[in-house]
Amino acid sequence: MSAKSQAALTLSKVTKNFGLAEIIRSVDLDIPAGERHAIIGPNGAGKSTLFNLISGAFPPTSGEILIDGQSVGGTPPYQINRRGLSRSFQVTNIFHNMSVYENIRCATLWALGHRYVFWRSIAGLRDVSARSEEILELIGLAPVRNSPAGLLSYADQRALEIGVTIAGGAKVILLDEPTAGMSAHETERAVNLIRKVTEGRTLIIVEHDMSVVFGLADRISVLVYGQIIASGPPAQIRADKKVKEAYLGEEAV
Ligand SMILES: Nc1ncnc2c1ncn2[C@@H]1O[C@H](COP(=O)(O)OP(=O)(O)OP(=O)(O)O)[C@@H](O)[C@H]1O
Repeated sequence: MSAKSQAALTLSKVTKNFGLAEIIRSVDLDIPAGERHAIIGPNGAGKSTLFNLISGAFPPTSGEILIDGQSVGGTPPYQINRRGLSRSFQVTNIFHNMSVYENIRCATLWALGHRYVFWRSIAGLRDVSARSEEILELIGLAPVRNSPAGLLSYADQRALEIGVTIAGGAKVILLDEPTAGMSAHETERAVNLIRKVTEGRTLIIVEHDMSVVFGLADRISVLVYGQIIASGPPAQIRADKKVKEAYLGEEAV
């Protein structure tokens, strides 16, 4: 590794306005490859907007977003996905009438599809099948592979969603509130799954559950009114006076 390894994701003076409202205000963020990074902040701070900017759903008003050192400003989401960034959504984004296996296979086909001309490539189809099986095992849904996704429990649907998100082998994974609406037991299972599937990748997670954030993240950034007021390892964020005042509250930390 070089002395200064390149960030997997860089935001440089990123701003987003909706009309006259400045929602994201000059955000700078450097996330090294392999880091698990959480973005926290009060309701309406701009976390989802930041995700939408990173994944290409909205173009920034100004500033620059780089994946692996290459600018992706104004690039549509599917091309950002091809550059190795994949995101999940707050609401599950799976095909309910398709089986668990078909959901994973579909995501894998999309991801690997650009490397092969499928109808001519046996090797391509073998790759897709092998990769789909691997993901199914990894997310622990092999026993329910033939069930329609719509019949799974909510927690299993979220696990499937994570499987779909990582199916393409993206190096940067964005997860938007992956444990929202889960019981304590389901949350623990989800955290273990996230830890496992993001091993060796870069994770950026937006999450309200502080046990998830502090248990999972190598570093945390705190967004308040569209600005990052603190960024650092969990212990540093826990001790940060500004963070306590602005967001977490004395008892929460
Ligand atoms: N497309 C849009 N047009 C106009 N305003 C928007 C749009 N999207 C978000 N906003 C505004 O931007 C602000 C930040 O919203 P955002 O959803 O990014 O916050 P958040 O931190 O994700 O909140 P939460 O924790 O409640 O999900 C809010 O005031 C919201 O009303």
